[in-house]
Amino acid sequence: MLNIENVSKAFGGVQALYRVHFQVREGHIQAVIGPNGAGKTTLFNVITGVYAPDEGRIVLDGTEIHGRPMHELVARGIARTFQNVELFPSMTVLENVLVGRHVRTRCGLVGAMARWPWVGREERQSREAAMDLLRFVGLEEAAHKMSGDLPFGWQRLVEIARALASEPRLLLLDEPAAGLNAVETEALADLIQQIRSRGITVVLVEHDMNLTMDISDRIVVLDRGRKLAEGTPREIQSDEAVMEAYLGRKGQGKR
Ligand SMILES: Nc1ncnc2c1ncn2[C@@H]1O[C@H](COP(=O)(O)OP(=O)(O)OP(=O)(O)O)[C@@H](O)[C@H]1O
Repeated sequence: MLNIENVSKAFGGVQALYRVHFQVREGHIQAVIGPNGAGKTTLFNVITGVYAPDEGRIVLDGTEIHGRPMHELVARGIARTFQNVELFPSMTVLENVLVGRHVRTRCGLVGAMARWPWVGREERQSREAAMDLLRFVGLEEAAHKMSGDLPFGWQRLVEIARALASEPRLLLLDEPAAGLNAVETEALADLIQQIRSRGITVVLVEHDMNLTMDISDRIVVLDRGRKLAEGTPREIQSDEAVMEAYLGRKGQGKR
């Protein structure tokens, strides 16, 4: 579904990614792991058009997508969440999810302001769809609360619901378990698997090894911008180079 083809990206003298190459298969949960500074977030940022790669290609369903603006990528079925949750704190939970939904409505924001005849019906449908998603992530009760007032773990769920509201085929989750407690992390693991059951392919950057090993179909390991290893969780767990990257340089890997 998604081909990352020899992608490189440097910031000044720092080679954040160097000829990174792998494929994400449709219907998989694909994890990207690696010690701090390995290039994981940079990879997400290149996939989602925040940065253009210095070299290489990102190909979604046979179409080159690198360097395209985010709104075009959303229209093609890509959605993401951020390492630091990025919601509109003074909007309600429901409104935040509706923001993600507007890309799929005929009227969009302009139509909503112009009050074209079909807008009322479409807005109603959007609200229903947004409420369905809040039910799906377990936050129906919080729909009318201000997002900024929610506990951090719930804000993460709102962000996931907002990403799902654009009806993606490919969902990129950047460290979704960061800042969550053990119970919340377990619930998140369930949720990610349910998202996959809905036919959505998931790419996951994550430091929590238990979560990653439990739910991923395949794992790519980055280290200092290069692909170090790739395989199933079992293969990665017994890979010596990976062990060395995590354990051999204490203080750089988080777990
Ligand atoms: N905008 C930027 N400007 C300069 N350097 C950057 C920028 N973004 C990332 N880097 C550098 O690129 C390297 C890779 O960073 P990146 O954030 O992609 O790693 P990461 O694997 O996501 O790390 P972490 O696990 O700590 O989030 C690091 O050395 C980082 O300092």
